[in-house]
Amino acid sequence: MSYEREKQVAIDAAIAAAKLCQEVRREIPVAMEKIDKSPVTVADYGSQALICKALNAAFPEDAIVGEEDATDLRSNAEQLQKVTHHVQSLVPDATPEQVADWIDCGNGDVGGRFWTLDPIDGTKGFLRQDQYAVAIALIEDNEVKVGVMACPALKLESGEEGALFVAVRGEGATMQAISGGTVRSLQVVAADDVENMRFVESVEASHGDQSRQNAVAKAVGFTAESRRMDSQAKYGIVASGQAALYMRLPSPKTPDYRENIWDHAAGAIVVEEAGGRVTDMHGNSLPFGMGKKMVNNQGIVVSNGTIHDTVLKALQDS
Ligand SMILES: Nc1ncnc2c1ncn2[C@@H]1O[C@H](COP(=O)(O)O)[C@@H](OP(=O)(O)O)[C@H]1O
Ligand SMILES: [Mg+2]
Ligand SMILES: [Mg+2]
Ligand SMILES: [Mg+2]
Repeated sequence: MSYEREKQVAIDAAIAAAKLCQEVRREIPVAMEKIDKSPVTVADYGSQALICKALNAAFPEDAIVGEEDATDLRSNAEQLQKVTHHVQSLVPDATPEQVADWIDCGNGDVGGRFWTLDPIDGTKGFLRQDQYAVAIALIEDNEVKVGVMACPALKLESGEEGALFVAVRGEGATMQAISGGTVRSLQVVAADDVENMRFVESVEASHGDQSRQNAVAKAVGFTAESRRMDSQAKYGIVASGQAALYMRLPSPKTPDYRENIWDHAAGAIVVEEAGGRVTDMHGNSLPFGMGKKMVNNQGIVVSNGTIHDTVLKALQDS
């Protein structure tokens, strides 16, 4: 089956959401706190509103599973007004009630075919003026079929800021500037490309196990320091051959943490379609259609493919 329309709707939604996020970012965003103490901003809410509105209009039958919901916003008129103000730069006649309803379109359930979205992945990076990603993925029969990832703060080779990664199952992965222009097809690091045998990991030490990640990298023969970067932009770095490995091992401080599907779905298909491999730390494939959290999986290993088994082995021994 062709996913041409799904791909185009997701691209347009991601670009609109990225515009809203960049507008908020220029004004130095402030964080609100969610029940789990993690940060959220008006841009996370605005981005989810725009994406859900677009997906729901184009594919009314499809469920949407998004990270955010509007419960807190509905009881905070001032913040809801701020979110609405930003949404209005792209949808001029949007009302606060509509904005809250669009956000809550993301409260759908995982099923046979559904969308998952992370309106801002790497909110902590966004707040630091570092990297973040707007991530949208279509899941069908447990597998990601389409993935679109906008990384508005990521520099391209040309020096321009703002990268858009797109992948469709069986059709390869591409990268282009968010502003448009040449579409480049992506290829992971080749086995003999010693210079790019680097690895990426999170900036946030609490989102992984940096000491174990570094020990494993050393064991597989990496000599360069890791590149630390927020968000699923790390998948983009592996897909575009700028690093051969991304490791995300369970933090010893949060051993019961389980990964959310929206934190990985879009990035994973981009890397796979660029020729790479994505598994949990035990080598199992990631079950994107079973639930919002991947309860039976821990740790994420993303590689160019050729080094994957060596990394899994080194992990077992570590
Ligand atoms: N203890 C933990 N271990 C692993 N990931 C965590 C975590 N606590 C939060 N996260 C996730 O880490 C994501 C950011 O990833 P990264 O560290 O690669 O930038 C967050 O996404 P959001 O920013 O969308 O909430 C959040 O879902
Ligand atoms: Mg979050
Ligand atoms: Mg996220
Ligand atoms: Mg998020």
